[in-house]
Order: sequence, then structure tokens, then C-alpha cells
Amino acid sequence: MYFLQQIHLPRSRSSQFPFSVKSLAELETMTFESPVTVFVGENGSGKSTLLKALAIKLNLPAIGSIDLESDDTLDGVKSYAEGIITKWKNKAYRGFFFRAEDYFGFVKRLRNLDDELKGDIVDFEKRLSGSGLKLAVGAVQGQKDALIRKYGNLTEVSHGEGFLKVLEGRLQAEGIYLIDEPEAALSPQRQLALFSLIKNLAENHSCQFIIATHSPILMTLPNATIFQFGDSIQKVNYEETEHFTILKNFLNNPEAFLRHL
Ligand SMILES: Nc1ncnc2c1ncn2[C@@H]1O[C@H](COP(=O)(O)OP(=O)(O)OP(=O)(O)O)[C@@H](O)[C@H]1O
Repeated sequence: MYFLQQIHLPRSRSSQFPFSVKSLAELETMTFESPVTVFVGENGSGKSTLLKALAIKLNLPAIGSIDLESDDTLDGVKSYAEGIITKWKNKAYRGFFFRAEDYFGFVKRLRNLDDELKGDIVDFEKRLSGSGLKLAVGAVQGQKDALIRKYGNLTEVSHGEGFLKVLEGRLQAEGIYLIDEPEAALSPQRQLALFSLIKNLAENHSCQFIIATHSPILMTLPNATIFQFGDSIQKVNYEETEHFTILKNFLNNPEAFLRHL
């Protein structure tokens, strides 16, 4: 089971962003044929723009420090997003939008929450005593412990370790998840760990993923529908993507490339 089946993109004669993005101007309808959809393509080809517009249209929360509504870097995309028409197979009731750069905002958000909870404890200690104090502190401590159980201490892990931990903590069954360049923080080994997480949720827990990526590893997710963004948007196999062919040819014979660089 997957959720979002098709989108119709808005048309306009305007040459303003995002109508100025060639791949999007050429596309009228995109059909999601499998639980995992992957957007690939050159830098600036429009992958993130479409992902952001979809996240706004689907009203998905952003995992970061600010929500999409108040994120003024998305102003250009908001009116475009309103014009997207969606066709659902089953309406998802949970999901999120996560960009590699949002991770630090999320850590900051957790730290602020932790500070607030510590503040609550100090406050209770001033105002309460005996069993009342014990109960109130216990409740707050329970919330602090739950956060640590879910995410570990994100201030004491590396970017990549924490990034994966956040995804592990937040991805749940029957959700739709839009993720922009998750590989930015991840070693090849952790990309494989993410691969396995996504594969399991897509195959066994009714999740839908739409992922923009430059990672040849993530492009090979089983049964993923891959859209390559360029002058237009084409459905391709992973062997046909530029990422795959360039990397494969380069690793087969680095000297041949180095002569021309
Ligand atoms: N807020 C904006 N205003 C005007 N143009 C923008 C804006 N954001 C992006 N663009 C332009 O839109 C085009 C598509 O950008 P987008 O971020 O969608 O590319 P991308 O395929 O995700 O690239 P990358 O792989 O580098 O993340 C680029 O040419 C970019 O310069």
C-alpha cells in the first residue's frame, strides 16, 4: 500500500521561479508507481524545488528549527505549491520533510526542549516539596529520559551518527516521507544502513518515500521509481543515471578521467 499516486503541476507563462526551472516547466503529471520514488539529476535541475513544493502542498512538518509556513526561503515555492493537484490512493496521516541541513536545527530544538524541562525541575524544586515534588520531577524526568531513549544524546555524536539516529527515531509505519539529500551527512556504510531502514519500512510497514539524492547507493533501492531531472524529467533505471555511469566509469579507470581534469 502506498499513498500519493499522482501529482499535476501548475502551468504558467510566467518566467519567474519556480516556473523558470526547465524540468518543472516541461512536466505536467508525475505518477508514483512504487513506495519509493527517487529524484536524481544535476545540481540546479529542480529536485529540491519539487520536493519542497510537495512538502508544502502535503502540509508535512519539517524536521528542523522552523516549520515550512514560516520559512521565508520557501516564499517562491509556496504559491507554486498551491497550484499542485494531488491524487491519493490512501491518505497518509503522518509524515515529514527532512533536508540534510535541517539536522542542526533539530538538535537545537531538542536542546531547547531539554533546557525547558530542566527549568521546569528547578521551578518545581522552588515551589513544591515532599511527594508532590517527587511526582512532578518524576514526570518531567520521564520526558527527558524518553527523548534520550529515542535519539540518544545528539550533542555527543557526529553529524552522520546523529542524522541516522533522528531518522530511526522519527520514521514510523504508514507515513509519507520526503527526504532531501540524506547522503550529505552519511558515509557509504551509513548510507547502506539508511537503505536498509527505508527498504524495510517501504516493504513491510506501508511507508512511502520520495527522496532527492546524488547517492548511487540510494538509487538502487529495490523497485524504486527513478526520475532523472534535466531539461525534462525522465523515468530511468539506475544504470542509466549519470551518477551511476560516471562513478562506475571513474572507478573502473580513474587515470582516464584524471588526464582530462
Ligand atoms: N528561492 C529561489 N529563487 C530563485 N531561484 C531559485 C531559488 N531556489 C532555487 N532556485 C533555482 O532553481 C533551480 C533549481 O534549484 P533546486 O534547488 O531545485 O536544484 P536541485 O536539483 O535540488 O540541485 P542540488 O542537487 O544542487 O540540490 C536552480 O537553478 C536554482 O538556482
